[in-house]
Amino acid sequence: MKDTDADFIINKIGFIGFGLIGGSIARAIKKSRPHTLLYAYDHHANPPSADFKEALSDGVLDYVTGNLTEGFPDCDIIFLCAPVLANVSYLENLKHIVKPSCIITDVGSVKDNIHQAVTKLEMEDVFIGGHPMTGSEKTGYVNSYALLLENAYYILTPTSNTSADKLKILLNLIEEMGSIPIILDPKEHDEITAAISHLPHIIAATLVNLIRESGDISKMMKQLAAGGFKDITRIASSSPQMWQNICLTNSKVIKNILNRYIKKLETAYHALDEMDGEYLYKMFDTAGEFRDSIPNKSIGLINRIFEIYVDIIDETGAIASIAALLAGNHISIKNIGIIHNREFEEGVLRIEFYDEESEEAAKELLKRHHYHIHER
Ligand SMILES: NC(=O)C1=CN([C@@H]2O[C@H](COP(=O)(O)OP(=O)(O)OC[C@H]3O[C@@H](n4cnc5c(N)ncnc54)[C@H](O)[C@@H]3O)[C@@H](O)[C@H]2O)C=CC1
Ligand SMILES: O=C(O)C(=O)Cc1ccc(O)cc1
Repeated sequence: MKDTDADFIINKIGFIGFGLIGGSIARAIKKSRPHTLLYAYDHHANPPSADFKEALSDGVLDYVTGNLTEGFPDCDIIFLCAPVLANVSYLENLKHIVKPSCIITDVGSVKDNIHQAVTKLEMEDVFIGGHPMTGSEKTGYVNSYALLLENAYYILTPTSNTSADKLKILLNLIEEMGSIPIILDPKEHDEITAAISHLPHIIAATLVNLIRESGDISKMMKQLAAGGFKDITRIASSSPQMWQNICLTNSKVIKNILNRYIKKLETAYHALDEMDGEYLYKMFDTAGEFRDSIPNKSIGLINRIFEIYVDIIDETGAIASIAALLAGNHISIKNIGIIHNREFEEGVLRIEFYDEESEEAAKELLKRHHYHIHER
């Protein structure tokens, strides 16, 4: 534990909303501050959900309550980790409960909406907006893990009344989790995330629905859609409630960027109509060049997947040998399975890891053991 003011002050932290992100933050905090008490509010307290029972037995949470007046009044920090509209709905209640020194922060993917509510409720001195730029299409405490926050950018959006002390406490805590804090204005945040996260989620969902609704041929399309199509539409498997809430709260900004995107599609349509080979070539060429210049190493808003593809011989125990080799070298596997598609005619083993370090270590190790890795 680092010797900072923040260590001294933070005795108790509360969570409202305890799924993938709340659970991952709690796990990271419990790791670096085992003595800080972690409380969570269960909005379905009767009967308590399995996730909360598991978090208590894991030792990640110390207390779960169905009543915000229990434990939350003396929380030093409260994380709002529910879908964005639900987060906003708790502010008014919390205003009458929390102590003045409390920091209420959220993890929501939209920032202007909650800041507007905070201003209306005159809660600018207790609230600091937050958004960890990491996550996945998975939901729930069961999929949470402390490393999710590691090396991820974590945006903070202080208000005009945020004190330097409160900001420092939250910055320290975020750094302790292994994240990299960045301070942004809420509107600026929403512009950026609309383009690089909200629009891509809409594109992925509509593209998948296009295939789903393609009549008789959609069955065959589905069968052949492994590989590239599945890669670029992974995020279509994200939580529908979470994305509905994001779209409803950032609709104006998303509409602007969606409009620009529709124009791009129309131009592509026109180029096809006109058989404009020069335009089509340039479209793919400029996009490829720009995409290749996006850094590979850092974690972005849409998560990089740390995966490798390894040729294996089709015999019993082939997967087990690789799994044992990795485990024996302390490399944790997130997911493992055989892929059959046109790209890999013979069938290939796909192994997914939690971080880049494990991916690189696994590549080295398997190459040393004469496995063939597909460079992609
Ligand atoms: N999933 C992701 O990759 C990321 C999500 N976020 C933001 O984090 C927040 C949480 O998302 P996840 O943890 O991914 O979702 P999740 O679905 O895993 O967890 C959300 C939790 O909130 C609870 N919840 C729903 N309505 C509630 C209510 N009215 N009161 C209290 N709890 C309620 C659910 O039971 C669930 O346990 C969202 O605001 C989202 O925009 C931010 C960064 C990444
Ligand atoms: O699955 C992915 O890669 C994501 O896009 C995760 C994600 C979802 C919402 C956010 O606000 C930030 C990150």
